[in-house]
Amino acid sequence: MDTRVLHLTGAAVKGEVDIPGDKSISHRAVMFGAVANGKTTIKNFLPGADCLSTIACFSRLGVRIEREGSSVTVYGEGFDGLKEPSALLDTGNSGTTTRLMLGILAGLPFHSVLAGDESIAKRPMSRVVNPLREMGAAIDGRNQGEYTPLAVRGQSMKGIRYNLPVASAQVKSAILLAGLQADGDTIVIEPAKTRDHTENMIQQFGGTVEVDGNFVKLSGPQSLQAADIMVPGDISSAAFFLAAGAIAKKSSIILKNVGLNPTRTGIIEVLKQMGANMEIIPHEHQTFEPAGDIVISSSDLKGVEIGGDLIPRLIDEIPIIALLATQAAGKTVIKDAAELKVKETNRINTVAEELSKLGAKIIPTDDGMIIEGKAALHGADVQSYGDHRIGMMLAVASLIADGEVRLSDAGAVEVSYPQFFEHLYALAQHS
Ligand SMILES: O=C(O)C1=C[C@@H](OP(=O)(O)O)[C@@H](O)[C@H](O)C1
Ligand SMILES: C=C(OP(=O)(O)O)C(=O)O
Repeated sequence: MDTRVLHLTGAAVKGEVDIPGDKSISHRAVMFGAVANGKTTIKNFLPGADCLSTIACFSRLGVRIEREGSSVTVYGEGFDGLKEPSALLDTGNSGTTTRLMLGILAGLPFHSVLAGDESIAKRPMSRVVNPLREMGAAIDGRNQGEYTPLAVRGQSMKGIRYNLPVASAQVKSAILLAGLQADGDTIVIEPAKTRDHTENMIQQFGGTVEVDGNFVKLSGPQSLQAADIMVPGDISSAAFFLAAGAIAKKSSIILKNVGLNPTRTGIIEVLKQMGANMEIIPHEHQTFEPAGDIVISSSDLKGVEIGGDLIPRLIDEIPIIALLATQAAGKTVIKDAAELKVKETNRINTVAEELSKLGAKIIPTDDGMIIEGKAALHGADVQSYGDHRIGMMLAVASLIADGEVRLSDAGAVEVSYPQFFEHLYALAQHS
């Protein structure tokens, strides 16, 4: 396993960083391009392992896709253009690929099998399989369809009115993607607003969707037309450098081109509440997916309480928020975040265990964690457990830990931020 020895103790982070493309939007741009009619171009696509899994799956379904770095062209021929794959669709480490593809495959007239890595094999799929079955899907898998490998025998689908039991953009998106192929209305009601990139994409690809707060409705079937998509930088990737800028001494960084979709900006609200020195400069020309630059510098942070509807708006940022909290004055309480248990790892446990090895005081709870502030962190052997966000959080911790942080399975960062270490080393300056 690849271990990285990080010796960045006391480094200041300074300079500018171009935040790579948004993972959620990159996945969706390929998926929509594949089921639309015509030539879709995608700029600033994230060439992370997860999004490459999405490209590989659609190539296997017969869609012509060309990629040169972060520029991707997808030659879609509508939902009908997808062909029965002659081999397994490998979704790698990507929950988004696995779940959203189920929504697409459920209505297509052929057989396909989806499976990913060891982490994917443990992640719950019935949350998607159950509503899709209600729409008419024939999906089978381990434990009645809870776990991969999942076999899909495409069926004609009908619309559904569905109250989401968990606030999950992946479940909402899978249902909407199935709804685009189904007869009649598909309505999804969310318990709390989750990222709305799928709703935005439907409109960018010439489809129609009605959104009213937590209520989303579309009428099927719809045919989509190719689009030119510009992917903004990923705020979930930016979050690691926002934290680095706030907690490292004598630091100031500019994060360029960060996506600022309000369904994703929970981290900004938390940083403001914590008292971070931060300025947001929105780009002049905004599209469906707003973006801007963010300037952040060393900050005296204070602890916060995080829960409720804010959670889905920062769900992937909780590991790095936990690190921020270790440096804040006072206690931070994170609750209503039981979903963390079913991510790439159980992130409540991995955050608490790995940060504790560095000297943090964290109590894991059933639905979050309680973090004591002003902890003096020190070097130690830590692990990502194959979870990209845990790996990046621990690498950022090395800026303030006294001594070497030896991070094993550091390569996990490839999943969402292949240039992460390059960017970290470029910004970190030893004084
Ligand atoms: O729809 C998406 O692109 C995502 C939704 C979230 O998952 P859930 O829908 O499981 O909450 C998030 O954690 C994941 O990184 C990406
Ligand atoms: C949970 C994540 O992704 P996914 O569900 O797509 O594996 C993530 O990127 O933190």
